[in-house]
Amino acid sequence: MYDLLIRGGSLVREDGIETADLGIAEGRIVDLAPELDGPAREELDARGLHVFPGAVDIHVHFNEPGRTEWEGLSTGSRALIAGGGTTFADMPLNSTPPVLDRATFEAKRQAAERGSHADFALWGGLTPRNMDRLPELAGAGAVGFKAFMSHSGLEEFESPDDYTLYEGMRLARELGLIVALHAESNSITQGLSARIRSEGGRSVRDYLRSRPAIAEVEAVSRALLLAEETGARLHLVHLSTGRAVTLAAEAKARGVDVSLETCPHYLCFTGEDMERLGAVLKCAPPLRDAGEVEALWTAIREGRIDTIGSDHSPSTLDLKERADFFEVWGGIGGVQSTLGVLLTEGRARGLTLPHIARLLARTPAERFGLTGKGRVEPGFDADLVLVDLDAEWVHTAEDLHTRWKYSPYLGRTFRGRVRRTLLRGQTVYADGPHSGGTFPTPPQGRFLRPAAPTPQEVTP
Ligand SMILES: NC(=O)N[C@H]1NC(=O)NC1=O
Ligand SMILES: [Zn+2]
Repeated sequence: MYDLLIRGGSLVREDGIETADLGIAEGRIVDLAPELDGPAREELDARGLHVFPGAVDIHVHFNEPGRTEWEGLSTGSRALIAGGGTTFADMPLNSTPPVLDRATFEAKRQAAERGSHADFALWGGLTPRNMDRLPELAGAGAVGFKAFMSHSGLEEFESPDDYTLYEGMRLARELGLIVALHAESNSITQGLSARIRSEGGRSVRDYLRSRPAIAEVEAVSRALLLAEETGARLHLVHLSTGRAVTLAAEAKARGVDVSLETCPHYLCFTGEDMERLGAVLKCAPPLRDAGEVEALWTAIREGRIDTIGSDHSPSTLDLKERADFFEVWGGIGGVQSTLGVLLTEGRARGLTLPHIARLLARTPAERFGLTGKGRVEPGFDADLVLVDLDAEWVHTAEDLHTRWKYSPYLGRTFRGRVRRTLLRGQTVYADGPHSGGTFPTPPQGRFLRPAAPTPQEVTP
């Protein structure tokens, strides 16, 4: 007896699209065949819809506890599942206190167990202050350690210098956990900012000038050297330039254990858009030019970029409404739009559906040891997204489930609409005029502890 039988969906599998039934029991996919007999407690007609694995967004800032007014685990996870995600990994900042030891980790875990509508993993921080706490963070179940090579924007989350990063990577390697790096040079970005500000620079263009591509390229190359030397597993978050991608891909080809992430905003917008739209698009690294956007799409198409995370990092409106662009909070609200961007812009550039599923679900799940996540296959959790690929729609503020109803994607036309999201076989989101009311109470999200890397993944 199945708990649920999903009939006739076009399943997005590794080797292509296959129309078949899915039998689900105890939260898992147990059978997959052209026609299943049942019986089942419930049936769902998915004919005409594509069935994707729920997206695994390895890079979000939901900011709870401490800055829940910026986003929050409940609102953030609702937006995630409405956009086709079922798992996220929350960054150790901008929640406050930041996650730097076991106590702060447990506090966030408890908050997420109460409030999250999606399954979740949690990052710990790597800063000069908590090097002695990395083992206890690993013991608590951290998915990895996040560090900023440039200023994080928050005083309480300090950047490691090269020595600290070197020691931190050695320790992370011993603990078997990935180090995720925001790779921009502190020295270059701070130096340029100071000079530009002393000359009176306050505009978007001035901000863009303060964080040139070389700041990313230099930091990425230093991070790769340190990872190569220490044998640490490295994840480069939000890469924004073709040159940084090339350096990282070359390092990977010679055996450095590195994964590459970019974000939808680097694929959709340019510095000129930032000048036009302002605060809603402020981010670091900043947006680049159209040539970089195309270089990133080419790198995705050719398989050099592994994952796409949203880097969802909104704030309250007052922090977005500053005359001095350097003082505007840097962070984009985009957690609900990642699948939409890939289905629209990605497909327009020739990405296949299995490739999109790999970028958003399978690869992040495998890379971060989130066993049972990321694939539409027997044995995997029934974390599924039913999508009407032909539906064309214009994104409005009413669609947003985030705490603040702003997003750079408002007014944009998307092709492909999420009709339903299932988490471990349970419908947690259904599209419709009153979709705000369909989220289950209590929230169903569960904590995920990363599995140890498989032996072949461990660098000798
Ligand atoms: N602290 C924080 O969320 N920073 C993020 N925002 C952004 O635009 N880039 C980041 O790294
Ligand atoms: Zn981030």
